[in-house]
Amino acid sequence: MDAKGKGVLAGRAFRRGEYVCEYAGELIELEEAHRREERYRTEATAKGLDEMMCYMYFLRHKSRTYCVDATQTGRVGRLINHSRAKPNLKTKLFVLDDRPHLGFIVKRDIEKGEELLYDYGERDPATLRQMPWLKQ
Ligand SMILES: C[S@@+](CC[C@H](N)C(=O)[O-])C[C@H]1O[C@@H](n2cnc3c(N)ncnc32)[C@H](O)[C@@H]1O
Repeated sequence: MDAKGKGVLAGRAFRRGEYVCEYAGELIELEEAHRREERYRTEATAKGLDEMMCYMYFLRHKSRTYCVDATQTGRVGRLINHSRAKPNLKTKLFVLDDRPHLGFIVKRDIEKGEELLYDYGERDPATLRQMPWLKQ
């Protein structure tokens, strides 16, 4: 899928409000997430890669920050790409057994074959300068 790498296409039509899938991974505390980010960065550098390939989603739950680390999973949610201008999914926090989970909900009707996209929500100017694709 061109410069974006892998992505996810809708295997069928979806209606607004439908649940699509979970951003599934391991729920970890912020401190552990920072340790892993460092490790993933070191591993990428050792392999001569410009960008580390890790799949981490940070979320707030009960006044604490957590991370869903999907790096070591093969689950599809982690492969959904970003669009700020035309997202067709939005994330929703679900709490099951007192543990937060991230689900993707259809924001507008989706046709079969359309790429699934959601807004990664990054607004920090320095990050946007570094990764201009987050502005689109
Ligand atoms: C959660 S992953 C999505 C799956 C990823 N495309 C892959 O091949 O594994 C996020 C990464 O995908 C790429 N990406 C996602 N959306 C993009 C976009 N709209 N334009 C360019 N790259 C994008 C960036 O490299 C980003 O760090």
